[in-house]
Amino acid sequence: MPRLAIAPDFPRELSALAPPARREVMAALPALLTHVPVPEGVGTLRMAEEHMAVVVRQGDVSWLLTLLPDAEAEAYARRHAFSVNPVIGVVEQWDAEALGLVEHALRRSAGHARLFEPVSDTDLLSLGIDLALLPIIRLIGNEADVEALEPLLPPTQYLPLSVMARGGSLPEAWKELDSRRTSWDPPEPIDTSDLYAALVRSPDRAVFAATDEELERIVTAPDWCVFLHPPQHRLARADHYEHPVLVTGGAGTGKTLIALHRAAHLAAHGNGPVLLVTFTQSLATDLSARLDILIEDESVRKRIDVCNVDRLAIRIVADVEGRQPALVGPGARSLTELTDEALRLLTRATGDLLDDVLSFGEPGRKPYRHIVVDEAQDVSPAQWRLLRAAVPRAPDDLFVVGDPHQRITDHRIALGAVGIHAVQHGLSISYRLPHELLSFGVRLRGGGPTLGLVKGVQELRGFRSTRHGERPTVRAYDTPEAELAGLVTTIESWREEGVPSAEIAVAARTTRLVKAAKEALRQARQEVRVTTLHGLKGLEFENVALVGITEGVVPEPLPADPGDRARVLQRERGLLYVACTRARSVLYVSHSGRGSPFLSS
Ligand SMILES: Nc1ncnc2c1ncn2[C@@H]1O[C@H](COP(=O)(O)OP(=O)(O)OP(=O)(O)O)[C@@H](O)[C@H]1O
Repeated sequence: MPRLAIAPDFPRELSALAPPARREVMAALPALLTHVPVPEGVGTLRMAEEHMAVVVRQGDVSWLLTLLPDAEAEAYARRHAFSVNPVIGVVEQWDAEALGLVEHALRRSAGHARLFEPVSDTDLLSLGIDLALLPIIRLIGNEADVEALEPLLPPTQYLPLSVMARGGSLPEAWKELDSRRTSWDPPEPIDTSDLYAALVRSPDRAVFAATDEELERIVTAPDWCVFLHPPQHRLARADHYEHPVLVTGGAGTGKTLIALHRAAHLAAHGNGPVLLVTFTQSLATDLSARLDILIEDESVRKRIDVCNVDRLAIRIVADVEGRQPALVGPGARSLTELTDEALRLLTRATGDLLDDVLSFGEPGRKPYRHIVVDEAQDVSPAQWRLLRAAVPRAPDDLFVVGDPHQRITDHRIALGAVGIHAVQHGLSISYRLPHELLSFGVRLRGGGPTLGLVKGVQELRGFRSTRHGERPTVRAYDTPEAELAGLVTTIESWREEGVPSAEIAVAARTTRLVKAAKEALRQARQEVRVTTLHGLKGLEFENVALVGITEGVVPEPLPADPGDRARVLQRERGLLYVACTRARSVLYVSHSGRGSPFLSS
């Protein structure tokens, strides 16, 4: 039986085909589970009248790389080279023809300094550099050459080189490479001729299908459901963790995605009910919808509750008291009181309490066996105590993701202080933000340290992007009216360029400004989401417009007390950073009169 693997480009190209060609490909796919009629090596395979798959075959292993019109497929198969990284064993692919042209250009600049001259071949090879790429790497003159090669090199070839180009040491470069390993196991000897093992180690490049159902799932589900980057795979699919886990990383590094996959993994392979908890109920609704897409098996999906911590507290109290606690009117309790009450109930819980909630979950009577927390930086100390009490102290109890730089509340907490002794793991690559938006956001946030979630501070250092895009636009207007007119023109131009309205968000700091922007857009018949900066938390869009980023509005007026002042400044800076990092492609920021001081920092 062939072992069939699919690369992410294949479903991407398939979904872009016209329906008749798509149907033809879908009909042809299942036969490949039993027979893949291509010779050894890189070749093409007809899938529809005018489309061919590019396939790499080694023995009984076939890897469907992409799906292209005939001529392009032939050219793709001719141009690309493949190998296995000798240090971490992942599969690598590059456009040998394009690299050949670059090599030619670099050769013409012969006589210039060569950046990696002081590094021996042995050292370069110890970083997994492919022998075939060594000649071009020897020609590199400076850091800019390395950056220019990024789109052409496999990430596992580029990453260690970029560390050294920036002055990093050999061990630092090796560490960067090692961070791309898929497994926690100690490094194993790599057989570079074993394509199957390499594909298994490359969950972002290949996923195997053994049945029709698996095949259909791979080619039809959104790619975030199927293809995980190695660090995401390592964190989300680990068999089990002895201690609580804390995953931190900047905006768009995939924390939420990891939380979703971890919750799904625990529901399928864990020891009891799972809670996925986040900051607001609207984010919880979003997570719940994404879990519905991620998990096909209804009985597995049912093992996961999704809510925010306030809702959890309300549910626990309601279960014991037999009715919903009042939040307004006579006898009303605040959310803080309800959180404390829920904690009290959980810590004195006995078998006859919370029967339907508490009756499962071993060891001990706890509502949940596993809790996954998203947006952890904004959870309050009382809420952490509640979460700690809602799950037994056992392996895989708490899996927490967050970013202290995106904190928009005043809570400052080290998890150890509430009895959560977490092992921290960092993520450094933003998959959402192009380089230009990421550096704008980091500059605006101030890359300096902030209090982390474990003891000590956390820095934004080493946070990077893998692609380039447009620089953000910052526009100054004389009056608020002119600013609103500018907003309308901007949104109209985005819509004319074909950006779907669901992929556009407009936000402002105050509800008054939100209302004004809504009204201006309504009059122009532009139906896009308009919300507060807070309302953007955790979301993402193709294009984002922030209006009223004006002195006196952002930050909000500061209190007189120096301590309070510093706290508000931090919080407001975090808020603007969150808002600016929601765009995948285009960010537009405007103000009337003087701009927010954060914009010039
Ligand atoms: N393996 C992947 N496959 C497809 N898309 C991915 C993958 N990993 C990350 N992304 C994309 O990167 C973007 C950021 O992911 P996610 O929202 O999980 O990041 P985050 O760290 O939670 O962001 P933030 O903290 O800014 O809210 C999303 O669009 C997500 O789909």
